Amino acid sequence: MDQRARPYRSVLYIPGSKERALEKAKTLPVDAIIFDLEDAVSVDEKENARGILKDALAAGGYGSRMRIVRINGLDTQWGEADAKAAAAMDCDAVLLPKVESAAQVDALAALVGDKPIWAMMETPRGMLNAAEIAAHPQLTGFVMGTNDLAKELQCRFRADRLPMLTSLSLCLLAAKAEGIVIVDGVYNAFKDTEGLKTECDQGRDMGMDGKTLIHPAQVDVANAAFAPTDAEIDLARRQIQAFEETEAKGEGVAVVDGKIVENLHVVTAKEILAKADAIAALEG
Ligand SMILES: CC(C)(COP(=O)(O)OP(=O)(O)OC[C@H]1O[C@@H](n2cnc3c(N)ncnc32)[C@H](O)[C@@H]1OP(=O)(O)O)[C@@H](O)C(=O)NCCC(=O)NCCSC(=O)C[C@H](O)C(=O)O
Ligand SMILES: [Mg+2]
Repeated sequence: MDQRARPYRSVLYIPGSKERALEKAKTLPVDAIIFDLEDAVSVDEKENARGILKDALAAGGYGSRMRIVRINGLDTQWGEADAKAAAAMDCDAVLLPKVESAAQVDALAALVGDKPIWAMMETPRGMLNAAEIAAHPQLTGFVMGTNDLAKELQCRFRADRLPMLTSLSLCLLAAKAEGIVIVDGVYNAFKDTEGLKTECDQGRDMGMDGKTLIHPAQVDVANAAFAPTDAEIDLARRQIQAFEETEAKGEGVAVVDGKIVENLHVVTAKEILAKADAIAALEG
């Protein structure tokens, strides 16, 4: 499936060393999985996790879920071996943490051949260089790393995420300018469904494609938040129909529910229907 056309509502992290979680993920209705070799894996488990993950991916069973492998940074003692191992794994993309420049993406590209590369956006310098990172020809997705970002910004976690909005917006601008995927950071309090829903809604309203998750209990909330609602689908259909009728009369502006509909709104309406179809195809 074309990477931009597929849904990314729920993107679940799984520690690469946790065999039980690797198995469990095969049963979860997630759109994508990040198999983690970085922060979720202890130093003692790093080498072991690489082998466990390679075998798990080779065994298959992840269906149409997109499989992304997060390696350790290339400035760490594990990064290069992770990258070479990930290049040979049965996965769809390699995710590089703490990316701060296009040159770092180049360095990874030299190790992983033509595998698509995703970037963790989670440092102040990364935010400032988001445009050049997004423009790298092998880069197809951004993942917001809001825990590292909060650490680096020395900001507080707030329900409205005010201290992070500039960073989120810079990455959104860069991602949208290049037409790559962008998924939001994790919500740490994995038992707090209401808080998660609020943060998902905020990310969706800003233009995020989906949310990264840390626990199976978060999946349904993200899937619902990032899917078009029945009302949105109904409105999109009516907008397209009304505009076609208006166009047939030689006019350029229709009115639906008291609001104007022009060609650009029809583009959005068609995107909503395409996303709904893609979700239905994935779930079907
Ligand atoms: C947070 C956890 C440590 C909780 O684990 P646990 O206590 O085992 O949870 P449960 O007992 O409730 O688990 C119930 C079942 O679900 C499975 N499970 C749990 N988590 C996952 C998962 N992530 N993927 C798949 N399956 C999972 C358990 O195995 C149980 O299964 P079963 O027994 O068969 O019923 C744990 O959830 C966890 O480790 N989560 C992932 C943490 C992680 O990946 N962190 C790194 C990413 S966050 C980050 O680094 C972001 C970024 O870089 C930044 O800077 O922000
Ligand atoms: Mg991080």
